[in-house]
Amino acid sequence: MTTGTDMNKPILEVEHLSMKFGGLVAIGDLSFQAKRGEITALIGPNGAGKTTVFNCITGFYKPTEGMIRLNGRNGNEFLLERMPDFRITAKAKVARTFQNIRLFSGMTLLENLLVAQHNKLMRASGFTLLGLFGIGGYHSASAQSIELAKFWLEKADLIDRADDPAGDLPYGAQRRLEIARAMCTEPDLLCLDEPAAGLNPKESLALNTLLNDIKDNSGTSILLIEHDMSVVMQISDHVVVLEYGRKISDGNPETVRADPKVIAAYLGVDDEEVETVLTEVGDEQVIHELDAEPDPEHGPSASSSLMAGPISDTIGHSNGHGELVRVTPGASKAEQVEKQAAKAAAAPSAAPAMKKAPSPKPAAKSATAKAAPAAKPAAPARQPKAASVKAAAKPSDEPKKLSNTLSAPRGGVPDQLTQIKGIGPVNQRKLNEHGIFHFDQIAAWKKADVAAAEAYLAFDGRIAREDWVGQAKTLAKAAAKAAKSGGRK
Ligand SMILES: Nc1ncnc2c1ncn2[C@@H]1O[C@H](COP(=O)(O)OP(=O)(O)OP(=O)(O)O)[C@@H](O)[C@H]1O
Repeated sequence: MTTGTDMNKPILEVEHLSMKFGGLVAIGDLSFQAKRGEITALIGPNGAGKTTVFNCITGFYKPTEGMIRLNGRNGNEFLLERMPDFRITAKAKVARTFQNIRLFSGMTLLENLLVAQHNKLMRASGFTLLGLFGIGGYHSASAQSIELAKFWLEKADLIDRADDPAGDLPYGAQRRLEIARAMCTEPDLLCLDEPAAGLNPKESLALNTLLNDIKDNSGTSILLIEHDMSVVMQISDHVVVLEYGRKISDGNPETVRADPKVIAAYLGVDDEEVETVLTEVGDEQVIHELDAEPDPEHGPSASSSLMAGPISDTIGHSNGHGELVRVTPGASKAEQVEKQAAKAAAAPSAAPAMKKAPSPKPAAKSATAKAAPAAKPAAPARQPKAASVKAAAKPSDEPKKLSNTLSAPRGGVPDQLTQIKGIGPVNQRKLNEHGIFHFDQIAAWKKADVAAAEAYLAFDGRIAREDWVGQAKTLAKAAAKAAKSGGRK
């Protein structure tokens, strides 16, 4: 630890951070900074590595490579990657909340906030029984802790419920209580993992108010992971976008939301997220960017990712050659695959040319207005494209068909495929439409099946990277075991 007094230094500096899990590179050579006194948002599609970054910052994971420097409020400098997690909280003053609420639900709100100050109180007691009985500064520390707890209960608009059990609070209020509890540790950096998840619009608004208050009045800087784009765009000063563990964009919300790389990354996920991005943050400027000719400045660039191909990348297609995929007008992943399949179908070696399905307007193009959410443009536009990929790819030699489809789920009950990390409800529906209903079907996929599914879902390399097959094997085993023990009873 060194000391200095430069308050202009960023609160957090992440340099060349990499985190590998066996062969999987969850974060590859990531560098970014979070400025003091600002709200920095870390966004990206599912599996992009956001939580892993948080886990590295808060000491839950030790990064494989790289440096994480926290420049504390009082001039202290900490290299977090070298510190155990409890010291990161106590010394470096980094607090965090989790995706899943972790309150002491049987304790009152006030008690939850006092427990958070346990370290301070124990120090004041001198770690002795006498201290607890009032010798030394315990009493005044205890009174201060109660005052601090009350202060944050007020800020979180929860003071009226101070004596109620935390478990009795509505969901949105529990989220604010978690943040209040974290603030009772008087952190320099507050890391929030999806604080708006599951909140209704009113609760979202209350959360925004609390976070802005923290930013403006407490001196605590905030780093948050968030999927709710409206929250991100409303309260963030700075947004860092990850895709497959690498940074694809970094800047203020306006810059990031107009960055075609960001749009493309979200287009590669699923229809719901595309729709969210295009309707909540999309505007004429975004549409214009996507309509423009490829721009070498904003378009695809070479990536140093250890894990994922850059957005401009070579992907295999039917004749075995790679072809450069560019972020061009309406270039969703689905559209890229469709174009390649159409090309393959038109090649002279192909069987009698299949009629290409009428190409619908690019999803991004049809999602023109914030004010027209009822149009739900992205989903219907993408659906026929995926179908046309299937149809157009048929005549080629490349196996584009899943080998183990079913016409209906066995026993009429499909498995909940969303248990596989990386499969959301939209992709579950698409898989079901394609005859995949059970974990054991995915567990049995060979390379060709994975390629076919990736083409169908327009997920370039993601199924392998997220190891859906491995995850499905584990889930299939558990399901078989459960069925067996159920049968024995
Ligand atoms: N402990 C772990 N062991 C193995 N792989 C892991 C581990 N933690 C994360 N991963 C993998 O690292 C990648 C990034 O995961 P991470 O949870 O950080 O993504 P994320 O962006 O937070 O996703 P989400 O938005 O779904 O929470 C994923 O492929 C995930 O499966």
